[in-house]
Amino acid sequence: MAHIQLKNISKTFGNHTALTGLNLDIGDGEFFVLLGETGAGKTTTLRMIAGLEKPTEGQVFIDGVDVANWGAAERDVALVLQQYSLYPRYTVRQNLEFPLKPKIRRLPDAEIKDRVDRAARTLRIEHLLDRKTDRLSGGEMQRVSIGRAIVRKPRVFLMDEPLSALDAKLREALRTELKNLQMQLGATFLFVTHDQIEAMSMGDKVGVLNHGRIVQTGTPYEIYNNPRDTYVASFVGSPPMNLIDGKLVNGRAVMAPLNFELPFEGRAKTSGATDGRPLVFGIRPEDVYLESGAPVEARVHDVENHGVEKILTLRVGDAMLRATVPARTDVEIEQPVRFAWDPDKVVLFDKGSGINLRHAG
Ligand SMILES: Nc1ncnc2c1ncn2[C@@H]1O[C@H](COP(=O)(O)OP(=O)(O)OP(=O)(O)O)[C@@H](O)[C@H]1O
Repeated sequence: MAHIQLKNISKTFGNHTALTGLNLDIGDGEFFVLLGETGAGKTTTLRMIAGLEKPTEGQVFIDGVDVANWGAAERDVALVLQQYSLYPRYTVRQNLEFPLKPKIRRLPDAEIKDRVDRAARTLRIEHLLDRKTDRLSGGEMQRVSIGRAIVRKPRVFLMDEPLSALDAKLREALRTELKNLQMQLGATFLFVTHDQIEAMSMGDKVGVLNHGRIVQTGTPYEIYNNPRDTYVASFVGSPPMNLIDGKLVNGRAVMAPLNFELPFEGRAKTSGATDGRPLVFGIRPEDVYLESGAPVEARVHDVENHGVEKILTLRVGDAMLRATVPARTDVEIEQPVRFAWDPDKVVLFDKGSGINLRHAG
């Protein structure tokens, strides 16, 4: 187990900046998910912790020790990748044994057998131990890759999109299994993904990375309910948060096209109540509901049936917003409906910077 800290890390490749002023604190035994779109800098961050890449600036600490001069082998971390790094002509057992048979410091045979058997039991691949790895399914191969990490008993597991090559159903099953595995091992996991559902369902903590900067770190609950800016608000959540322009008028946040207003007081960290200040209202689709006596009328622009619920796109003048409603809601396209939302759930952002006003005035 290990506590990982990244302090003020920057990384440039030639004249391209991949990471800027990155700070991360990953607690001992925590399941931390780094979430970001393609090119955000997730793999670069992992490789820096693994010792495969040197930061241009800043420091990496493992258990309080600056590991700048430690090679990858000394760091005692295991990396699991999206591509299964298995030896195809060998059996599963041989693949699991390899990491335990380095030329120097080879473990005793009995210890190797014990570790391999335990890992196979944990991952439920005992029945595959004698099979060649080129005759496994994708899910089985990924289990073996994870097994190759487990047998080493590393201090840290670094996982780079290990589930993205699998089909949706298997991905869902392995999400739960990985989470259980982490709890069982009590190990520190840093899991990288571009999939917000994966991040929210697995992480004790989630760090959102955008263009090489950490935008927000928090529990999935904090990230979802109190996004730091409009980027996080629209990246996390499916469908994403509705973002609608408004402005400050006489101490009230006013959304003109939807004829809605709220007192500004108490919704921002500092008052900053300059009249006319442009704002963005954020409302989660599940906080919007249809109600016959509600003040605003809209047309149903689109209906998506998702089984347990429907996602409606509502049109009011030029503004569109999404509403997640129970599946039994009987509506048709172009039907007029009236809707409302829970004012307590509204999040206000500064239009210029995109920052949530609860985080910064
Ligand atoms: N060795 C390298 N040389 C030059 N540029 C690089 C190198 N490695 C990464 N980059 C660039 O740094 C940025 C971050 O890359 P990185 O692979 O860390 O992103 P990522 O978030 O893991 O993306 P993906 O989800 O697509 O794997 C990208 O713009 C990438 O092109």
